[in-house]
Amino acid sequence: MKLKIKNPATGQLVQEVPINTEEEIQQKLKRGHESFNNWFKVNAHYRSKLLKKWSNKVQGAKEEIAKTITLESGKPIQESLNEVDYATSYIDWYAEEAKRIYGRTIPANSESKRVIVTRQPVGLVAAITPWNFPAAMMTRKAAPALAAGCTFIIKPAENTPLTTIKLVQLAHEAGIPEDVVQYVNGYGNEVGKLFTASTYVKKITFTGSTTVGKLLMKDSADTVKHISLELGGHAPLIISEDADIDFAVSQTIASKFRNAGQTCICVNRVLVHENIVDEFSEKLTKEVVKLKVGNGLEKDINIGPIINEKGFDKIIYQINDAMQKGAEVLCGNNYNANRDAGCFFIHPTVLKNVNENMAIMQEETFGPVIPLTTFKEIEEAVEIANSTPYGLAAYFFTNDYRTGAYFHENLDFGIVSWNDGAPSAAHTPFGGMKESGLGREGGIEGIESYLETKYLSIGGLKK
Ligand SMILES: NC(=O)c1ccc[n+]([C@@H]2O[C@H](COP(=O)([O-])OP(=O)(O)OC[C@H]3O[C@@H](n4cnc5c(N)ncnc54)[C@H](O)[C@@H]3O)[C@@H](O)[C@H]2O)c1
Ligand SMILES: N[C@@H](CC=O)C(=O)O
Repeated sequence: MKLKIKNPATGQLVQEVPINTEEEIQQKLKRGHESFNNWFKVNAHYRSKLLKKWSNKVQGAKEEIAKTITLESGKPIQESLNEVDYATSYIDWYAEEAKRIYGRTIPANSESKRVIVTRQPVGLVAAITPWNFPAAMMTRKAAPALAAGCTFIIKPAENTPLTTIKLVQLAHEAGIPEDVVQYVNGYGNEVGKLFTASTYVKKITFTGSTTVGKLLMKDSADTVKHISLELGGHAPLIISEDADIDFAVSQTIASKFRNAGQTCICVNRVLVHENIVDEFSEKLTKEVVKLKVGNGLEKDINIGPIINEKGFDKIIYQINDAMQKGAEVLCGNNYNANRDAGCFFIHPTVLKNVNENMAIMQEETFGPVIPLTTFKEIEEAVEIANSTPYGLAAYFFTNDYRTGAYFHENLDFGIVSWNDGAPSAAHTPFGGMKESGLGREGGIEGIESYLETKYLSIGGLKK
């Protein structure tokens, strides 16, 4: 049995990849578990050096990896090149953090005792990643795991395994042992069950939909695994009356149309103060219509295809639902769908007069659509922003420090971005509140969940 990897822009077959049998997966899990005993004893400086070599190899293969990302995910080639840099930045960051896993001593409550706290890697980590950032979501998990001294096994998304296969191959070429970093290919539900049931796996780290994240959390309960979840989002972007409108327009576009809107932190709802909505929507539409839609390997394309039919149908449903309930189309709402070939393109769309009863204001869109709604008071904007089960990223634009402080303190989101449409970076803690996830990836926080805390109590010492 094989996975057929197709280019979502053309429908052409890129490559076939064998699906691992259950027996092969169990063997790999066993090897990952057994190699842990050697890997975690390797000194942190050496692990750091191997990560740096891996980083160099990834940069050396930058063009090839970027082309693979575009071929299997459809994103424009410049975005794929950016993703390779972004993916490398996680390896670089955790190559350094490997050397900074500190313990501590605690003053004892007796003269004959000493108390020491150390950190140890959790063991074999199993990762499941999505198709939208096949390189960065892999390294954001693998780099801290390996830096901490964990061994690592990954199941990439069924439609984008080629990037992961290349990254794992480069890790081996860099000198990271084959059983320390491994991949398996197969269907999510089948491999997920093997990962969660395995007593060799000590931690599950997942990026993907909230539905699957909840399932993995339930299935991990029987063996009480550590778990990190980076799940769906429904990011609000709020523009106050005093904001710099031109800047807010450029940042809205930067956030919304990254990967054709198929990014977990893409803006999903734009809330504009009622006194500036006409100026903002006019300026926004003028810029949005300039964006070029097409095959990401062609020159100057800004927006590639939608990943698959299910994603396409959901976006079209949300646009139609909004229009039926009174939304006005300012631009877009054109699409090309070739269902036989599996190719789906949606032209960037701006909708005005959107309200809370429309599906687009409640559900993640994962597509190039901007719904605009208005507010009068900042309290009302916060109430709308917080009104979904999601809490990943929120954006606001204001030049008033009091308004900024209010938004910062009252928005229930793990990532709050003030006058900034691009907050993701390896040195920062990325992750969501509420049903958007558990734990943080990146920054000093990103290595924490790969470590156990061990407390040593020494008694019977001379007073
Ligand atoms: N918070 C973040 O950092 C982040 C990043 C990227 C994507 N996402 C979210 O991911 C979603 C889009 O990605 P998707 O459609 O590929 O999500 P998805 O949950 O369908 O798939 C993600 C991964 O999970 C696997 N999977 C599917 N069913 C499974 C099961 N029953 N058990 C175990 N694994 C299973 C898939 O094979 C894939 O590898 C969006 O909701 C998006 O917001 C979140
Ligand atoms: N790659 C995104 C995450 C979700 O899609 C990011 O890190 O910004």
